[in-house]
Amino acid sequence: MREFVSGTQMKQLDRYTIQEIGIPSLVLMERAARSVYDTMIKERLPLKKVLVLCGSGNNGADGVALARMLHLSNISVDVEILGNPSHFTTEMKQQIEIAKKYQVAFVKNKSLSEYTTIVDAIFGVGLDREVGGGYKEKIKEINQADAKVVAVDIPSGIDSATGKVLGCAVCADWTVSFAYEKLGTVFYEGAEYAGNVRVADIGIVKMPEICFPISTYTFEEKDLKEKLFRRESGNKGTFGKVLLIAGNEMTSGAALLSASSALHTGVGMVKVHTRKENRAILPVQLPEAMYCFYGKKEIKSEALAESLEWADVVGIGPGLGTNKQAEALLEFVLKYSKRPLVIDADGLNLLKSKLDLLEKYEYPVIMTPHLGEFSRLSGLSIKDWKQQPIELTNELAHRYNVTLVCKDARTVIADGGQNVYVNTTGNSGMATAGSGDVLTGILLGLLAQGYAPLDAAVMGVCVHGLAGDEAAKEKGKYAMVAGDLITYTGDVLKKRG
Ligand SMILES: NC(=O)C1=CN([C@@H]2O[C@H](COP(=O)(O)OP(=O)(O)OC[C@H]3O[C@@H](n4cnc5c(N)ncnc54)[C@H](OP(=O)(O)O)[C@@H]3O)[C@@H](O)[C@H]2O)[C@@H](O)CC1
Ligand SMILES: [K+]
Repeated sequence: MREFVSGTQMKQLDRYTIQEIGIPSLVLMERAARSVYDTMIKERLPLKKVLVLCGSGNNGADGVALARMLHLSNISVDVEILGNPSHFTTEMKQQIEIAKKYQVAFVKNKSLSEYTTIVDAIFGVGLDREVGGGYKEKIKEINQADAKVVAVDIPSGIDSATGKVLGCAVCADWTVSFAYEKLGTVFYEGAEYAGNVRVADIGIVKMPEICFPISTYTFEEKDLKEKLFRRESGNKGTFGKVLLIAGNEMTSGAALLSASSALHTGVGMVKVHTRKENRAILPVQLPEAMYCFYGKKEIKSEALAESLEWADVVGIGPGLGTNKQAEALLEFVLKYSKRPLVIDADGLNLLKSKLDLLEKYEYPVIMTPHLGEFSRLSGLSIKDWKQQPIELTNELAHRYNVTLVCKDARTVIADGGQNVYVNTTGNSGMATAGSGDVLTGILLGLLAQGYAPLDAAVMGVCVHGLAGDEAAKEKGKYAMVAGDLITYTGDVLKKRG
């Protein structure tokens, strides 16, 4: 599992390492500069003529130290300082003094066309406002130049906590991040601006976790390999029974995708409660599932109660609609189910008037809102979420005592505890109808096989993304559809299981 930090957290770690542990700031800086140098050599960047652009803070000081290293390796390098000298940090002043003694060349406003590689050491985690004026002009020039671009710690202009572009930002080919990858290059737009990201160990200590109220991780392919477990001796009862309440008269597709996806995730049995109108189509399309059909004005409470008792986990929402009947189904489930529950799509849209029942529900709940649904549930705007994705997801999860899978290009998963997860698998081809229904099925499948709710959520989102990546490889991001995600879910589990 990789851990990410915000700029504020990184500054705390820097301060702790320097002040409490006693590693001098210049020692950390030397290692930081060396790691950028190593990347430039290892990745064979064109080093015929290098320009290092520096701001007035310690990111700029890293840049000056790097320029000295390049110069001492006989690489032709110029340094341009953009920052105001009256704002130079102590380290910046020291680095300039050292570099001058080694006769490193300092230049002003030279055309960028003569450089083969440009190093962006303008702003690091100290960026605290919109970029404007001369900085903005210079960043635009960098982005138009033909040279390769290497960003020191984080591309200048990217908010280190959210990935937002603050006015304008450097578009890098490589970013060398110190100690931890910053959340700003995990979330979009920063993830696109960072290019290839390398994380370098520069000797920052891992502070005891209690110092951060929230720690942020990503769950990756190798973690999946460690976590996935399937008993060879099991029978269909061992691998769990899923009850899915889904599909309205015109939306059998959503029910089909969720049910099929649960079966392809390795669950033992799936039963679908759905409208009578789907009787002609669903059993033909998915004979492996069992079915219970209800008419227009009924919810078949007796059969539903029996199914709730039979199941190990319950899912409600995909294609369910938001009419009175759907509302009655949700109410019945929240009142009488005694099983872990996944609520998705229309289930979430109906939840606003059932929050009292949700609060009383004594069993684990996973909710999978996209940002619009998150906004309706929380009363916050999508813009609010984008400003504080980690904190707000965790807060809502805590408020309702649920595991929340907040779906976006970078899905955030939280259960109100100390660890929050940001998913880094998947791609834009997954922004297609039915993709969420498939995720619901995967989550139900994993929950039914006995994984704890937060584990099932982080594993499920990771599997869903990996299936999307395989689908994109085989079919392409334009052509792939939700059904492909189901096919490739099987492949993903086969390879990593
Ligand atoms: N020893 C250490 O701590 C280590 C730190 N390390 C490195 O230091 C970096 C952090 O350094 P930092 O804290 O000095 O902040 P940094 O990113 O250089 O920016 C601050 C400067 O930018 C300016 N500024 C900000 N926003 C602006 C805007 N919109 N428009 C214009 N100006 C703006 C701000 O100006 P001011 O507010 O003073 O006007 C100030 O001058 C970190 O990312 C890593 O690379 C590593 O070497 C490891 C050891
Ligand atoms: K930078």
